[in-house]
Amino acid sequence: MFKIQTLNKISPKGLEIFPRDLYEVASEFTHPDAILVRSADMNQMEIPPSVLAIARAGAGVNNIPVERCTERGIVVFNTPGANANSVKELVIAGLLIASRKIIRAVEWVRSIADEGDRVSELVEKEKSRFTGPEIKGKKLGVIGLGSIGVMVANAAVALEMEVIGYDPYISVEAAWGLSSKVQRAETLEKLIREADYITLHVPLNDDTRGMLNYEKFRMMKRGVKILNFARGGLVNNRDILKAIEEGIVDRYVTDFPEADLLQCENVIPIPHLGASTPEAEENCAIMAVQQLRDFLERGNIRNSVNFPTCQLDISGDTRILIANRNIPDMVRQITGVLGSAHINISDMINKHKGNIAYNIIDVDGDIPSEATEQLSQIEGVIMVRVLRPKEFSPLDR
Ligand SMILES: NC(=O)C1=CN([C@@H]2O[C@H](COP(=O)(O)OP(=O)(O)OC[C@H]3O[C@@H](n4cnc5c(N)ncnc54)[C@H](O)[C@@H]3O)[C@@H](O)[C@H]2O)C=CC1
Ligand SMILES: O=C(O)C(=O)COP(=O)(O)O
Repeated sequence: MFKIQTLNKISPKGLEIFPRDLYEVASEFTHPDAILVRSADMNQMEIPPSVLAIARAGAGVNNIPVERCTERGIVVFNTPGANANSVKELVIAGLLIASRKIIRAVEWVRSIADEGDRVSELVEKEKSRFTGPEIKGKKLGVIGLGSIGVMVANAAVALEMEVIGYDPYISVEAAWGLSSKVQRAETLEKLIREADYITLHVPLNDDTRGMLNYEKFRMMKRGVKILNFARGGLVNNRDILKAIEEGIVDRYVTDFPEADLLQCENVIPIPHLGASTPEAEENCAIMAVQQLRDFLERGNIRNSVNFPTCQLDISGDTRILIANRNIPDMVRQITGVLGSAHINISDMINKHKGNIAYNIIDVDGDIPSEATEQLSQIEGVIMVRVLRPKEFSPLDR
């Protein structure tokens, strides 16, 4: 039985894909085989040695100690694009609430509940306090043109905004999906200087942490509105509060509120609702569970953030999975051990990503435990696992 530990609530639509005769799913396990997580912070967590994989039902993996996992041969998955539409829709709402004073206006209307018959009259008298501009014709700067950024950019084009995008690492697939009306910013500075609205859609990492700071705010148009549905750490809170005080930033809509932001009227805090739709929760859970099953039962890897994509149709009786450092002479040493043990390889694949390489080796017959032991002892080998895939039923059940 595989033991799957869940660190957050995961949609039952995903969990039900685990066959009951093969998997146990619970929030507490001493020796889980894999972990399913959403936003729970695992950075300080002691990850048990039994863990083979971690699946993030979502996009951002800054809550997972990815480097530490790689060193231990733990495969970390995410679910690219599975919650992108949900975030896109909230970003569009964010554009509108940053522009029209909807939230303040609603709060004010509630505050006159005791005025009885005068409510209608007061509404007409006071509504001019809450006017705000249309977004049509304004310029939106999209930083990061991945799954979410592309959808946001295209939706803004459909709303007749002018859109400028910045992403020096844009994928070919994302570029194909982007409206030809989106202008390309060669530099972040160009986007920042021109935009009336700026929306962030990049991952939080050492390169992007604090990417919007006072130096950048100083370059922006006065009255710019900033939307952050990516991660709090991308914006320097102290600097944006200063930029608001100086009238540079008019509104900051953030899905990642922190205490220091909450006293400021121009900050619109949302409790991390970007991916909180039933559709996104289901899509992410289903994708995460399918990827975990394919890895645990077959050793195949899809959508890992730290391991290469590596898939092989089953051709032998036994499947050996090996993760090793991406250094010379590994394949010779691995096949050497199998050759010496008179084990016939029926098929194999070797792929790498950065410093890590991953091998799927299908062999005829069994593999003696001494050979497995010898494989583990090759210098540079991080993980060895042996599977008998034909014992598992088809993955689509
Ligand atoms: N508010 C919420 O609930 C959610 C927030 N997110 C956040 O949004 C982020 C983006 O999500 P996706 O679009 O699905 O990810 P993605 O991986 O499809 O796109 C990220 C894009 O950022 C680009 N990028 C990376 N570094 C950059 C840099 N320095 N400057 C400009 N572009 C850069 C990449 O090339 C890529 O195209 C996630 O990493 C996560 O932090 C994602 C889903 C839900
Ligand atoms: O997918 C992401 O990166 C998100 O931020 C969504 O987080 P959540 O799964 O809603 O806790």
